[in-house]
Amino acid sequence: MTSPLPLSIDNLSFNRGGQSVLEKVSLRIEGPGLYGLIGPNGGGKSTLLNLILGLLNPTSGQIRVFDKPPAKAASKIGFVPQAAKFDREFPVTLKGLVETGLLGPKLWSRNSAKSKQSRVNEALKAAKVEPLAKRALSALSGGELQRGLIARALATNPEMLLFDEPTASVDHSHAASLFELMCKLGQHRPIIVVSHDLAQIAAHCDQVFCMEHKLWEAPEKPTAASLANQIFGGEVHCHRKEECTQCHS
Ligand SMILES: Nc1ncnc2c1ncn2[C@@H]1O[C@H](COP(=O)(O)OP(=O)(O)OP(=O)(O)O)[C@@H](O)[C@H]1O
Repeated sequence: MTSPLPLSIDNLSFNRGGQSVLEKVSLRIEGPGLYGLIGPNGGGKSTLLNLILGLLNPTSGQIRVFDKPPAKAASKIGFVPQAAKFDREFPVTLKGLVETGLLGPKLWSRNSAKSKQSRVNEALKAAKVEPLAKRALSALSGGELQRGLIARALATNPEMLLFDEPTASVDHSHAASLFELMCKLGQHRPIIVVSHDLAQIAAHCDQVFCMEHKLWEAPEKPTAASLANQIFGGEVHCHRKEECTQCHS
């Protein structure tokens, strides 16, 4: 028996308030790897993640996740939100945060307390935040919290992972190490990462998709400049202060 496709999207359209957000999107993810999803602000990337998670319903077309409707496959997907959007004042330790990853009713009842603890410890180790387990969230850097959120998603041992802008609040060296971690995790399961970090996307992804209401695939072996050219129609360009129209108006 062949194993079900992790993700199959056919002719998916999504309208919101009479406006077309996604138009006839088709996409197939056939196995493990790191898949980049890039595009301009408002292009529909987060909307697509929400549709894959079953939090929104398509206006037309079809999504299958491991050959099931998204809502029925939710326990197979791990979602990693942006650390920058997470309330760091929430009074809990990093380990407590990771434990919340197991709170789904089915997962909670299916596992003994011992196996839950070993899942949490393995997830902390895989995301390389074991030494920070007892730290309060308020005492973590943005990069450390982002790894904690990865550990939380890993606690359920998901068959697919979705990341929403994981490097939005981290410096270049942390961004590189987060992408390296995603590459490693992507050896065992498909990972879809939404990101505006075109340099990291070009350096690490097996396949890149560009989303601006419609979806198209970037050519193989893209560079940050070729991706910027594709989505914004211009080269990546470092402005000099003398070129700022506001400074010299
Ligand atoms: N809850 C909402 N209610 C109304 N409109 C929304 C809502 N969420 C998103 N939109 C609109 O849907 C469109 C697509 O938004 P989406 O967040 O999917 O884009 P995105 O590509 O993820 O953008 P960004 O890169 O800025 O995060 C935008 O026009 C946005 O304003």
